[in-house]
Amino acid sequence: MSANVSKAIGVLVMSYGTPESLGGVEAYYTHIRRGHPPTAGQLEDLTSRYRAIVGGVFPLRENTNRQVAALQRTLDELAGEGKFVCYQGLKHAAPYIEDGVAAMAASGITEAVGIVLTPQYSVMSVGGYMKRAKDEAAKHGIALAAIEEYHLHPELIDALSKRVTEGLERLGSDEAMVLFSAHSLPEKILEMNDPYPEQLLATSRAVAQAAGVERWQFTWQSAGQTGQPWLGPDILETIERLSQEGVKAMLVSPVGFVSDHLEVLYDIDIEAAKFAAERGVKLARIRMLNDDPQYMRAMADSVLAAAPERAL
Ligand SMILES: CC1=C(CCC(=O)O)c2cc3nc(cc4[nH]c(cc5[nH]c(cc1n2)c(C)c5CCC(=O)O)c(CCC(=O)O)c4C)C(CCC(=O)O)=C3C
Ligand SMILES: [Fe+2]
Repeated sequence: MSANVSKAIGVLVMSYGTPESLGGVEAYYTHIRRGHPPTAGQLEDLTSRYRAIVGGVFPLRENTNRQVAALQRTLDELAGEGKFVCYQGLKHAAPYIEDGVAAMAASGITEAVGIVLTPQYSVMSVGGYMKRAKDEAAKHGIALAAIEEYHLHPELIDALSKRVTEGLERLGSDEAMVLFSAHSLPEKILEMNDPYPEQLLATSRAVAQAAGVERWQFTWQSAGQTGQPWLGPDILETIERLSQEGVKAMLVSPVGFVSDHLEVLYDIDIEAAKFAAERGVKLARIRMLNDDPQYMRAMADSVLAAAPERAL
């Protein structure tokens, strides 16, 4: 690698990861389950959900690649070319978080910033990504600054609020209920005073206010089946209850996710949409951020704020 790169600040952009192919679902699922292979039934269930959303490339892989490339361009524009170099690091697929850090080290990078492609902090989500990144960085003598959250960044809120406004126009109902949603987590995070639920509510409140929305609720989605209780109410329960109260139109606004992927394209667009249709409810979803320029500016700005002085 060139000497230029070694003077640059590394940006480790972390995301959940997705399989490479349908044949790779088992290895991916085994990694999520910390090395325990899924049963045949669990594997078939997950594979069939991916089959329903995948047309060739797995959408999350494409979207993460685009986001990393777009963040690189945005940092080049804001800070000048060559100041920051982005690397990808995934939680459950290659290139793993450790691979991204090792690639930085191989380029001679000694200072880095870590950011995750989700705006709110939980010890079980962002905390887990950052622990792995920091452990690996320490092995290579890289100083890594962690961006723990950016859930109230004005560019993020503005980008989401425009999507809510556009989604409501598409629904064409004056009485629509906006359902902000995010991935559920095991209830035990509450005992740890985890900021995740509060940060999700804060994002939702800010977006509702910016979009001038009064009718909104927050609900969880995509809970796992682990035997232990997960945070609720689940989105299907929420749709059921609201439909009984006479709500006929709902706009799902997933604010804990930033990409089109399984939890959006299957859990909302297929599962929740069918559930709503069966109850005579018109359901729409906001467009996801993906590589939206305002989202990129929110992240680039967070990177600049966390970067060492010499970068600025
Ligand atoms: C908080 C959170 C986020 C948001 C923050 C972030 O983005 O990090 C998130 C995102 C995602 N979760 C994803 C996929 C999966 N998550 C699973 C399982 C789990 N998720 C959990 C939490 C989260 N997950 C947890 C606590 C589990 C239980 C197992 C464990 O303790 O780890 C399972 C197993 C089967 C199932 O339960 O369905 C799958 C397939 C994909 C990729 C989709 C694609 O490939 O398109 C994405 C973006
Ligand atoms: Fe997940």
